[in-house]
Amino acid sequence: MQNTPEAIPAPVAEAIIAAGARLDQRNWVPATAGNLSIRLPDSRVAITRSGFHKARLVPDSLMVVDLDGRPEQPGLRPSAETLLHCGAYRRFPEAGAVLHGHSIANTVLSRLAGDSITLEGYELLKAFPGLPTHEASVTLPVFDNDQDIARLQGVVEARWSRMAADEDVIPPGYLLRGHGVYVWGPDMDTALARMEALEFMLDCHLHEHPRT
Ligand SMILES: CSC[C@@H](O)[C@@H](O)C(=O)COP(=O)(O)O
Ligand SMILES: [Zn+2]
Repeated sequence: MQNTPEAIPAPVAEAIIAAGARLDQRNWVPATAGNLSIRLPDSRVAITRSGFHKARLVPDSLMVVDLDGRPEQPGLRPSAETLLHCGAYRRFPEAGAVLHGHSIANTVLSRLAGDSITLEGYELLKAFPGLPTHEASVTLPVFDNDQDIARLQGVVEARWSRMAADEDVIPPGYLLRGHGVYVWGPDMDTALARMEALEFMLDCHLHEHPRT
C-alpha cells in the first residue's frame, strides 16, 4: 500500500526530509543509518521507513505508526528502531520529534565509555532543557547495543525509571554502544539543535579524553 498524501501533513514531511538532509551534511547518517520521526496528533507518529538513505528522503520514504509501533499502512516497514522512538514519546509527553544518527564521535565514545558519559563545563550544555549555565553537568546514559529493539527499549525504560528516582533531570538523549545517538525535543528544530550541541560536546570530549 502506498503512502497517502493525507496520512502525513506536508509540513511534517518537509521537516523530516529537511532534517535528514541536514544530518547527512554533517556525515551523521552514513549508508542508510539513522531514523527520524515527528509526533502527530491522536497518538500517531510520522517516521522514516526502514532502509532509506536519509539524504534523499521523499514523502513516500515516510509512514505512520501508533505509539506501540504498529504501522497504519500495513504493507510498509517502519524503521527497525521504531520502538525506541515510541518509547521516548510514551515516556516524555513533551517530546515532539526524535532523531537518531551514527556519528564517528558518538560511535567511538560509546565504545570507550561505561554506562554513562558525563559532560560538564561546556557552554553548549545550555542547549539542553533546565541547564541555564555551563556550570552544570549532564549524565548521558550509554546502553549496550541490542538487535532486539523491544528488549533494548525495556532496558532504556528501566534506566529512565531509576534516573527519575535518583537524579534531577533525565537528559533528552542517550547513546547506544558502537551504534549511535538518540535525541529528542519538543519540535524538530529543537531536536536538531540539541543533536548538534550534543555532537559538538561529544567531539570535544573525544579530543580531550581520547581514552575516556
Ligand atoms: C545501515 S545499518 C543501520 C541500521 O541497522 C540502523 O541502526 C539504523 O540506524 C537505520 O535503520 P532503519 O531501519 O533504516 O531506520
Ligand atoms: Zn541506528
